[in-house]
Amino acid sequence: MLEQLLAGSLEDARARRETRSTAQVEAEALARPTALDALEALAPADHIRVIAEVKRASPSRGDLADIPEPQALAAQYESGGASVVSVLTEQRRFKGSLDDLEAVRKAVSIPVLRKEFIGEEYQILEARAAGADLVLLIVAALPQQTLERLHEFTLQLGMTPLVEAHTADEVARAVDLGSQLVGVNARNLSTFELDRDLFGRVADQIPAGVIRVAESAVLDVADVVRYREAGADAVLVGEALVTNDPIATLASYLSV
Ligand SMILES: O=C(O)c1ccccc1NCC(=O)[C@H](O)[C@H](O)COP(=O)(O)O
Repeated sequence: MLEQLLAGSLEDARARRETRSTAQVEAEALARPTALDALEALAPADHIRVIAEVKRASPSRGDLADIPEPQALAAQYESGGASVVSVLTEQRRFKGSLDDLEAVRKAVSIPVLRKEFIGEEYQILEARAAGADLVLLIVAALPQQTLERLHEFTLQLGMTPLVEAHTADEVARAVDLGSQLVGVNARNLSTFELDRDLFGRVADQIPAGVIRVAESAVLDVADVVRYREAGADAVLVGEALVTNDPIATLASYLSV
């Protein structure tokens, strides 16, 4: 499944490149104001940080919410205290787009993450050109050399890579990379199975000073408490925020 998702995202990127060349997107990316400092926004605090996701649908859960105005939802996330907004731009299974990302960028002043299956530089340039401050790099989807190359490319653009792992070995690869922002996804992206205890088992592998993000499987405040007690600096939450009142839900998380 992860291979299929990456292949689909790359195919869509290649189709867009037919009408928007790399040089053109690069020029737009470089013309953008400097990216916002995501590491500062997610720095450890006396409450857990929240990366709030704009997520219409997913392969594991089908349709979640229509979200006709992603910018309005993102503005609610910001006023509710989220530290970063994540925008799923994958179009085939998540029903997202770069237009969503651009609309969100215009509506909020906190950092914005492009959540996509990224395998080449063009997609990172697109992210910056649309105003993203962070991109997701999934360890399981990339050979280490490619991961290193894309990590470096992201940093050169002044952006922050969120390096996502799902096993102890993948966490080790993220740490080897020198990543300052490591996400541990409870969801196996190939089988969709959720391993709620994974974060607690691998958190100690992430060195002090590196920001630890627990991703997926937050359905209520008890899940946030569990991640916090296991050492998470931040949680990345999609479904629970798009299917409930985002402001009240965020308030309950931020009390942890
Ligand atoms: O959400 C899925 O079904 C999914 C399937 C395959 C690859 C990625 C997938 N989701 C991306 C994410 O990592 C989540 O959107 C994110 O962590 C938020 O998860 P949740 O709070 O459980 O919606």
